[in-house]
Amino acid sequence: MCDEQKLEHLAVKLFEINAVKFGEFTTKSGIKTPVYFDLRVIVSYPEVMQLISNLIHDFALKDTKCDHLCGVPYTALPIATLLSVQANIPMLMRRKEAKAYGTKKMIEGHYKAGQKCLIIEDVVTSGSSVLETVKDLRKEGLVAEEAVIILDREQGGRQNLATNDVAIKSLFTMSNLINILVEHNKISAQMALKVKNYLNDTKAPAVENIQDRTLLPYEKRAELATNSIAKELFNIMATKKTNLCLSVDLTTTTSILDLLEKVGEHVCLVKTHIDIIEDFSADFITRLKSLAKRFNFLILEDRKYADIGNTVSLQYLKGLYKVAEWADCVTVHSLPGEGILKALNNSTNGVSQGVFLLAEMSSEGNLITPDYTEETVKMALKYPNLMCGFVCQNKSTFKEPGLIQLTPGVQLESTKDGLGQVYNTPEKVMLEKGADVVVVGRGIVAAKSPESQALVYKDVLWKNYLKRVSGKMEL
Ligand SMILES: O=c1ccn([C@@H]2O[C@H](COP(=O)(O)O)[C@@H](O)[C@H]2O)c(=O)[nH]1
Repeated sequence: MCDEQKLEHLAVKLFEINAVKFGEFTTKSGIKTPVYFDLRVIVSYPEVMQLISNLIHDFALKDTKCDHLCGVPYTALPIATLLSVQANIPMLMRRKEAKAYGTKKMIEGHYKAGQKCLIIEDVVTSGSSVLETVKDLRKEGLVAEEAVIILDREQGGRQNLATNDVAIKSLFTMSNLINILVEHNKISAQMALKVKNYLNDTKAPAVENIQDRTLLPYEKRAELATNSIAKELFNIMATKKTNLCLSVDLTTTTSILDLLEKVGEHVCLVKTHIDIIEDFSADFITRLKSLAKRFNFLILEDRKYADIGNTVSLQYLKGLYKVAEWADCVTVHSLPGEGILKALNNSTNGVSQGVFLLAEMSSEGNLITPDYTEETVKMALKYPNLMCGFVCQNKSTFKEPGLIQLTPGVQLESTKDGLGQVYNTPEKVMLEKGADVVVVGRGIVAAKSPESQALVYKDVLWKNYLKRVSGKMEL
């Protein structure tokens, strides 16, 4: 039998075993329907299971490269199992509920972040069941962008999934299943018309958009980072349980070093403006690096380079400060064009270094436009080994989970500073604006007790990070 005949045979079989029924039904999404697909019955018909598995194998797996298969629980599980054995592709199992004890993990099986998982599902109406599985797979850092479905009810699921970057292939659409059943005299032309009218009139509701890097925990994002400094920073955050970056905007070396002695344990990143220091010396750098090692934080020089590539390369490598010798990462404007990134990419001398590109600024009236931000992100994505992430203010600025959103302009109250700086609260930047690492300067540096204030910021930021990754946000 050719594939088309096999499909027709399957359609008829599904009708005969009552897996496709006609009458008055209500779907999981609450929609009334004259046709209902109940694939749970196929476990009683091994030859039908085999037929489905063969068809999916030939139709979808031939030109799909994936590391794992995952059936949407429960109906698609036996099909996914058969396919896994037939195609020799390891399977993953998604739990419906997390275990009450132990790891609480939702995905069972052996996998690594970054691996590709193909989803198998029986029927798609709104796409919400596939999406629940996609969400849990993506939380583990797995790439879940394709699903194979037995029947697409053509009620909006395909579109809902596409908006979440999931493409589906289906053995049948409802229309072609109905046509086959009419041709084989299984249903009347009148019933077929009723179903077609119903399909035209009834669309499933839109589903939530889960394309959200901020739902992934930092340790998973570390595995997805392509720049080694970003990877290290994600891991430091996960281990130290802090995403606080202290901006040490002080002008003497002793004030900076004294402050870091007190707050080093609470921060993941220390941000410097090296050119505001009045008594800069090589010894300061030695002591700064030693604190970074002792307290396990990284150093970001917020130089905001903005010249032609050749000049930036010299500014980075040479001069009084020799930034390349001590800063783990630097900030860079995209304004001069790609040459600035090419220059920095060639200036690292094999040492791990990273760049945060300014895609947005916190200051009132800044001249950055949405187009500039979009082009900045496009430019950055060409340099995956160099890019740590973006200095930006919004979750929608970029979606890559391996990159870091560094957000300045944060204080405990939403205020302004009189010179254009605009502050948002820790809750707002973490839960609404998508910050990963949060920069606080004067909120800590100018406090009566910077040490206790750093702890306050660290705790409120971490509490909100946990809230967003656990999915329990009350927005
Ligand atoms: O858009 C930007 C980019 C960088 N910064 C820098 O962050 C700190 C913020 O200090 P506060 O005292 O917390 O205002 C400062 O070093 C800026 O140069 C920014 O504020 N906005």
